[in-house]
Amino acid sequence: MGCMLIDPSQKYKPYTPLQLENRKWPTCTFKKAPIWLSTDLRDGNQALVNPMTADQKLTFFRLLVKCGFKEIEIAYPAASDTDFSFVRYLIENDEIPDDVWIQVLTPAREDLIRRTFESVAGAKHVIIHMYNATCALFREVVFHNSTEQTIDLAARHTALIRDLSNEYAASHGTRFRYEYSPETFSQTEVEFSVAICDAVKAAWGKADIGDDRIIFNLPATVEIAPPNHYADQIEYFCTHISEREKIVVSLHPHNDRGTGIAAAELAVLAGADRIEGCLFGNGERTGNVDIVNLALNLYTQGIKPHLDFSDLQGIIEIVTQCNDLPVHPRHPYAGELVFTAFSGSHQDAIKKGFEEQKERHARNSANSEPPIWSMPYLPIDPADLGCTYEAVIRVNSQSGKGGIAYLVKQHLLLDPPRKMQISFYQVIQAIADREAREMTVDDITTAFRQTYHFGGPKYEGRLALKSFNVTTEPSSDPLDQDEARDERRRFDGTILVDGVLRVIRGDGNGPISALLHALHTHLDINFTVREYTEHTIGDGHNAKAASYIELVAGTDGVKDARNSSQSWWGVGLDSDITASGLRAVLSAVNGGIGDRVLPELKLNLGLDSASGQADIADAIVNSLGIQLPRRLQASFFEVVQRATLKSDGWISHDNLTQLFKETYGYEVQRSSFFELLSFTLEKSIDSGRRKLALEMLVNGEVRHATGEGNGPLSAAVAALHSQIQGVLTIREYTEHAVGEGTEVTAVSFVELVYEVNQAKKQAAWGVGSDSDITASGLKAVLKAASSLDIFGAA
Ligand SMILES: CC(=O)SCCNC(=O)CCNC(=O)[C@H](O)C(C)(C)COP(=O)(O)OP(=O)(O)OC[C@H]1O[C@@H](n2cnc3c(N)ncnc32)[C@H](O)[C@@H]1OP(=O)(O)O
Ligand SMILES: CC(C)C(=O)C(=O)O
Repeated sequence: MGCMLIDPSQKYKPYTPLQLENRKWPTCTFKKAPIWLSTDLRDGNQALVNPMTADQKLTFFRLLVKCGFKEIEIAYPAASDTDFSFVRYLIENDEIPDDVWIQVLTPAREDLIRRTFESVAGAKHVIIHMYNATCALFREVVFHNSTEQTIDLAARHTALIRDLSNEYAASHGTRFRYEYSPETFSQTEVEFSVAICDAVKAAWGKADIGDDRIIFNLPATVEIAPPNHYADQIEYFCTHISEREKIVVSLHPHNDRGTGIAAAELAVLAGADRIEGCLFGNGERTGNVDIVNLALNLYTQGIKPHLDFSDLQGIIEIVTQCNDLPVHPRHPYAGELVFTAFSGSHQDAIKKGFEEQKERHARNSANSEPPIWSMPYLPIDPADLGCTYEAVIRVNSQSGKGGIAYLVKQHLLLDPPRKMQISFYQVIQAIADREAREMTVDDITTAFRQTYHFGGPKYEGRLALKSFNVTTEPSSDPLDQDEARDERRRFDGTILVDGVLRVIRGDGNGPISALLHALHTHLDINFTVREYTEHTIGDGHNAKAASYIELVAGTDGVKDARNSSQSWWGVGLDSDITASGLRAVLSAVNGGIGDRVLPELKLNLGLDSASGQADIADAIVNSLGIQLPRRLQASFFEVVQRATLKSDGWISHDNLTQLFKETYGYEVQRSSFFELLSFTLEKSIDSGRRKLALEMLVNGEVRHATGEGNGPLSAAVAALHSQIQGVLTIREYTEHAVGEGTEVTAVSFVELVYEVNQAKKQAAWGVGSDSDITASGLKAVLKAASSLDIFGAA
């Protein structure tokens, strides 16, 4: 347990502000990026628990080059063999691009300076960086030096560096620049900093303009004052140092007060040209200033930073592997959570922002204007840094409808109306509260699918649309006989109800009210529409209609129903707009009926009650001796339902048998559209394929057709293709024998699918019988084809 003082002034002294007349920096603005120097491999590295290995330093160096750094402090070569060898490795293995200056640090000690020069022998471009601390505390406590001795230490060793650089330039052709750091600059009397730098410049004797400028690096070795004070010091230095044009004023801020970024930015406004720092702010104690942060601050002001952080995630991975230090989740620009909005009002604003920006950018593009980024809560486009928008909006119990709707739109392409968003938000809220955790995109989309039974058979509810037909009928209302006569719609459809296919029929002003009427009539499900909207998704051939419907319980007084507090939303998606709306109705109905028991199918065979699919199939076995394949049973069951709609589900055994024969062309005297007269079948010796020559009646006219296939039926389909447009395929074929001995006949069941011009597929069954099994199969094919709406057959 510490002991914080009641009066800290008894222990800590405030900084002494500079009396700077007419300071200019407060009104300056950013114009261009400073020169960047990465000191990750020196200041960053020296502050690690485990300094980087040679391999890690190499990986990091390559990363810095890739990011675009042109000045990189690679080592303190005299510190260790690892650092020395690393410098040698880069030089000897040609790792340093010609446009990159390497920088090496040395203290003002002759042996260490000489060793430093040995390390860089043969490099093309080198900045020798020498430092000695200059503030009173260091002069007195660490070096025991007067101000004169401190200046002498710096100037003497600068002269040595001048001589050695001349020598190495001559022997190795190296271009040298010189950087001097009055370490602890921000704690040093500013007049003394200027004096020592003037003395160093004189000792160097080679400072000139352009590339020959001497670099004075002015570190906030320890940040002990607010950033405005550092800016004052820099402005003072810039305006008092001699031959300013021959100097690069460099900053080296640390972050002890947490204001390293602010200090660097204000000091740039105050006249600095260059900044030394580390990626993500690694470095001694609280770290060096973060160059990623600084560069992206400029970028978001529209200023080119000359550093490339477009794969920020990849950079983070390398840096964290090398430094063994994590990047904080809330680190500016780089943290895992910085582009994430959990809270509802933020999400809502971002969602609206994206929508508005999309339209604005379309206008900008039309007017040849730049697509300026302007987004609530997001100062930078995450995509610029290689982040996806998915990460932007994340949902937990603090989130609202806007964020959830944003994710539904992103991932399911659906844009539900506001009231439905509110309704779905309550679903997610309940889950988030119950499970006390973040809701992932998967959680949200799955909840959406489950709630609205949306997204294919896996999410089907108790009721699902299988097929339908909507027809238009003139109004029977006698009052409706003028020219504005209303048309009525009839819905005829098959829906799956609790696993049983049921055929229902209803009438209404439109398809939706006709379906609701059918549901009311056949299933005692009574709902009324309160709201309906739709929008398209995609365009051209792939366009789909998304429909959203709100249903309320239907009562006799529709007005009351519309005011009902309880409602159920549904969504439908289909390439056909009518189907989309009908699906939306069933989606909402599924929510509305819950697990309420629905009336059983009213189908009575003979005098029995409640006949099902198996009873109907048994009746056909009894009357005709034939066993229907399973899918034909289901299909015929629908036919029976449709045929008995008017008789309230009642049908006699005889009528049932007749209905079967008529529907599938089985043992009927009447000719069907395609009728088999004769055929010949050959088997090719070479290919083993069958060649079929058909003589048939097509709509009463004798025609001949030939076809080839693997078997007689596929050959028959090929022969039919010469008579029709579109494509026929056999979906199912089975057969069995009826009778015994010489009386035996074959019964064949064929289901054909027909498709023309990518229009909706039709399917139909045909049943044929003959003592010859091939003839039986061919008859079944032609009967099935006769039931299809074949285009171009006549
Ligand atoms: C603020 C900064 O980040 S500055 C850079 C700091 N980085 C490092 O120190 C990492 C590399 N350093 C090292 O490996 C070692 O310190 C070495 C090899 C440079 C020197 O090691 P040693 O000779 O053992 O000295 P030591 O580490 O104890 O350094 C302190 C000595 O250097 C002197 N010294 C410190 N800084 C400087 C300087 N800039 N110029 C000249 N002498 C200096 C001190 O006064 C002290 O001298 P003394 O022994 O006469 O009292
Ligand atoms: C050597 C100097 C520039 C330094 O690292 C510091 O003062 O932090």
